[in-house]
Amino acid sequence: MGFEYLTNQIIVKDKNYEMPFSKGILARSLTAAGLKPSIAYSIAREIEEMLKEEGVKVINKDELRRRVYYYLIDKNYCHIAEKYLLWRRILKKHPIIILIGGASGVGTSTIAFEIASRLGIPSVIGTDSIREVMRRSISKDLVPMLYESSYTAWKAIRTPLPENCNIYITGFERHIEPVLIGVEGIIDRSLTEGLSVIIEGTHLVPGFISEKYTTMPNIIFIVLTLSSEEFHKKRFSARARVSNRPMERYLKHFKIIRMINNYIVDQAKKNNIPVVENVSISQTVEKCLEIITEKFINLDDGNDDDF
Ligand SMILES: Nc1ncnc2c1ncn2[C@@H]1O[C@H](COP(=O)(O)OP(=O)(O)O)[C@@H](O)[C@H]1O
Ligand SMILES: O=C(O)[C@@H](COP(=O)(O)O)OP(=O)(O)O
Repeated sequence: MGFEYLTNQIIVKDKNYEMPFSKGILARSLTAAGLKPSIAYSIAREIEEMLKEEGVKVINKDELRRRVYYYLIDKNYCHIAEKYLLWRRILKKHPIIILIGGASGVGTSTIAFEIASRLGIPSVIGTDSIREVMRRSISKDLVPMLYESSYTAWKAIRTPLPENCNIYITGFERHIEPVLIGVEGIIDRSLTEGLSVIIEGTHLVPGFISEKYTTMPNIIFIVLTLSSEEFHKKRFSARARVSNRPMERYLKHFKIIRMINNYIVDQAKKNNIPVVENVSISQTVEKCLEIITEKFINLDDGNDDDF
């Protein structure tokens, strides 16, 4: 028995599933195309009302896409309509992989989830989870840095370092290397499966991920930063309010976290990876979507008949 027997809502059907029409889901994909969230939501509501007035009970996803496109054109949102369709076409035909790096607390997970929600990408993986998996497969004796945090990894260094070598950054580099093996494994798997994914976290450092990946047309790498130390500090207290991560730990190591932030930004500049200031969530997401769209526009074959 399908949803149509259980609800008076319009049912949206795809090849493999069906679900009730959601104004929220439609509004999010419209914001990804550049509409303000409030306008996106009213347009989603207008489209739902229009379909209801026409007596539509079930609509196929391609048909819905076509209806949304022409509705936007009708309302003079031609540029948004093109971008909306562009994203639907890209995501339908290509798995895309978005890597969002940045020092602890700059907001990689917050921004990754926002982008995923707007683009309809079902999977966001944090590098701290990948690190947890790697810890189960590599012994502490072999790579003690892996068992530390990014900003305490230096404590596990046992061999003498050359003079002028920054011990905190060397510790960080040794900490991220094994995690990147897991990251590359996930990228390979996503490409094989044809699934889009966003990977986020402090272990994604430009120059450390093999060029084989960073030069692929369907993989994009963005680094987030916060130039203001004051804002950065406040993020840890904001996070502590909603999670089990005590801000004291991060404030205690704040100088090293800032060093890591500056190092990641330098690496991004050296490797031509875009760096985005994460001050306001909405502006950061918009900027990232702009960078992402510019990169993936080349994947689109421009076949307008394809809804
Ligand atoms: N642009 C922003 N404006 C305000 N708060 C933010 C912003 N980005 C992230 N935050 C908040 O800052 C804290 C740290 O963000 P989080 O995404 O957990 O960082 P990371 O994953 O980089 O360690 C969270 O409480 C989050 O809600
Ligand atoms: O190692 C680190 O810098 C953070 C990374 O996580 P995010 O702060 O980036 O989420 O993990 P921790 O060991 O503090 O739990």
